[in-house]
Amino acid sequence: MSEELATGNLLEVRGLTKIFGSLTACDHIDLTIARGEIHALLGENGAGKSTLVKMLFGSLEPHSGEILWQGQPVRIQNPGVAKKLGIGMVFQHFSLFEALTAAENIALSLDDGSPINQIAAKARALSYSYGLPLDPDSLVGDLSVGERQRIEIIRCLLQLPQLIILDEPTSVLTPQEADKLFETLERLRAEGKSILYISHRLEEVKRICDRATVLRHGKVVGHCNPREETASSLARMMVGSEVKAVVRAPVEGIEKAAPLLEIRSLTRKPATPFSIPLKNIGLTVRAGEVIGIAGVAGNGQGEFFEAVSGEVQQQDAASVRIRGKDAGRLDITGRRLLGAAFVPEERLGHGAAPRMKLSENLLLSRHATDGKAFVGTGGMVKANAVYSAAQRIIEVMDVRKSAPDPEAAALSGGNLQKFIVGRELDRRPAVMVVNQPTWGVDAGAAAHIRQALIELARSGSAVLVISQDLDELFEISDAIAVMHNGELSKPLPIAEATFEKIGLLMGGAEPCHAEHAAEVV
Ligand SMILES: Nc1ncnc2c1ncn2[C@@H]1O[C@H](COP(=O)(O)OP(=O)(O)OP(=O)(O)O)[C@@H](O)[C@H]1O
Repeated sequence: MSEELATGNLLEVRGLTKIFGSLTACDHIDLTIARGEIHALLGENGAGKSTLVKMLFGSLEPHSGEILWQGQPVRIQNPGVAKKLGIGMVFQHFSLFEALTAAENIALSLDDGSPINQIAAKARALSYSYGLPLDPDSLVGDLSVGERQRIEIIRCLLQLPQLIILDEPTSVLTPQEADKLFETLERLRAEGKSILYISHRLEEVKRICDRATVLRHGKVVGHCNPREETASSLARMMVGSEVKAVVRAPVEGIEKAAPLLEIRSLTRKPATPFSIPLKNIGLTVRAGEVIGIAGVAGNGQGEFFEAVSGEVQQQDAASVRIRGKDAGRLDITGRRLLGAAFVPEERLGHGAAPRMKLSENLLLSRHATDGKAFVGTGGMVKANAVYSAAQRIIEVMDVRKSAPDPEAAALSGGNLQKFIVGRELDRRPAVMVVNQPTWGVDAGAAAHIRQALIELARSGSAVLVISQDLDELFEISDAIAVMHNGELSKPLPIAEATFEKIGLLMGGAEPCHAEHAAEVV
């Protein structure tokens, strides 16, 4: 009898180890995945989850250890070998060409010479049959992160894998999109496929996963049935201690506080046929408060962030005002110089240059605002000052890494996010605008970032958070506005907001139908 028949395991990993420099990212990992199970891989940021699955997918070579596929030892030297075996993967950071269509991107990875229209038709049919509708002719550059992920998932499914590895698939999805994905995963499980599922969202792990393996500092520290655990017992297993709850004291008399960020009649024509026009957006964020913006992905949040941050400038200078000054025509540096800080949704490539060290990334984003601290006479960079500032951020945000000043790309996703948010918080900006602050961040670090944003506001700054995570928005916001189809509702004070009201606005209900969305601010 083959070992697979004897054990029922599709995949078995024995003593798998990966070393980066002085860091053992995966330390003698043992793991089994049965056919037809959804197996969660849990662990705090930097625990070694991505490293482990990259070895299973052939993107990283193990230092030592053994992988058995259907009972047979295998060497997975590259992703091509993994795909041939029947292992598919959807990465945390997407690998799509923005200037190509969804179908062209899929064709590149299938590499089987099929005509593009045939691939497009297949992708469309598969996407609809799995409840993840996709327009294969759309340009990737025009799509939201959630829509891009859908391409990755369909591309993976087209290769008919037996094992599908999903690295934090829901961190960029709306609750509705996530529900759809869960239905898809349950269907795949019913078809006998196995899924290795990495997520920091413990409620969803409890909901869909059959078993879980927990990693800490590169080692397996436990296995469990997530359904028999609570979200906090899972978090404790991952982090090794209790996760602190976020505290948000109510603010008093906010209407008298200084308006630090004002957005007036902000209108933007669609830059491409696929982007969302912004329609007459008005919003005031005052000193001391956190305003949250909820919304289904692709309703203009990206376009709004670009317009507010200065990545795209407006004709009307008064459409964005920062600390009382017209900023609509200023670029991102001009707006930073007025005291604003911005954290974009995408951390690699946008929030940080992957091949630059953390200290270089710090200099890149803050050389203008912190010129005195970081640049000396004659334009000489004060390397020591930049290095110590980077180290300070690393320490405050508890960024885990394998070298003192690594390249951004060498950090785990969550740790890079902690660094980017920390880099902006460190300036104590008067206005902070963050798009998806805790995407891919573990429970402990997410609580840390959320608390830091609240404290920044309470110390007198205006904080605007765009997030698809409604729990997060309810935890940190003093008021929540909803972006739908390029329009922004009036912010609803948190005392009056409910999931139902916000959900209705997200679905496009008129504010008066979503229960008098309140005359506030
Ligand atoms: N290419 C690399 N070079 C050097 N160190 C690396 C590299 N890739 C990962 N590491 C380090 O290995 C450790 C494990 O990282 P990994 O990405 O596997 O963590 P993770 O559990 O997936 O975290 P997250 O939840 O944040 O995605 C981290 O300390 C990271 O800095």
